[in-house]
Amino acid sequence: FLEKFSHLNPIDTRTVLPEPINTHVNPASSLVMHFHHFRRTAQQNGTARRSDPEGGQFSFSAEPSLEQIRRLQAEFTEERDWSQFHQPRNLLMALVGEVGEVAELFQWRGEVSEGLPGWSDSDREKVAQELSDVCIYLVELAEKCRVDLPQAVLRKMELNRRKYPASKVHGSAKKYTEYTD
Ligand SMILES: Nc1ccn([C@H]2C[C@H](O)[C@@H](COP(=O)(O)OP(=O)(O)OP(=O)(O)O)O2)c(=O)n1
Repeated sequence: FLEKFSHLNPIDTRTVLPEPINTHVNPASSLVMHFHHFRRTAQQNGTARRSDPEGGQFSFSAEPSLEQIRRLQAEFTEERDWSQFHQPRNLLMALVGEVGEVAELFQWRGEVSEGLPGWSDSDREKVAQELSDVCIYLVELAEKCRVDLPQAVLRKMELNRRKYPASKVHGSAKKYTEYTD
């Protein structure tokens, strides 16, 4: 994926896509092109994984990146003149609502193991859809809060590593405030 765009300046995230998606409405939408490209790639990558959904091996597709998701959603909202509704607080409400929808899929099931063994394809697809809604709103909320989410995640993980040194907390789920030394 990176090689494909190696002629572009790797520091400028706006150049990740071959044609930048503009914030204004674009009738011959490059979004559609990228959307189908992403979907195709996801389907190809997904086939191998879906053959054993409960198996141990799993990884995400490399694309779309969070920046690409941000742009796809920006174009989706621009095309519908919905930006007027997508202020930070509204996005937060929408995000929390979608988290609730994920919770609804798990409620009354008792403990669920990794890989969701025994779940139907239709229920698995519902989980994928609701988690996607969460992701879409989270990315847009981060954008509206001017949080560069991928970099913020790296910074936060470094903080987490320092707060919970592996040597100290190995095998324990205690909160950092519970350690006495
Ligand atoms: N004002 C809106 C409405 C929808 N969406 C997008 C982002 C979410 O990915 C998805 C949410 O759509 P719905 O509110 O229809 O919620 P669901 O898809 O979860 O439908 P339902 O609530 O029927 O399960 O659509 C958006 O960006 N802005």
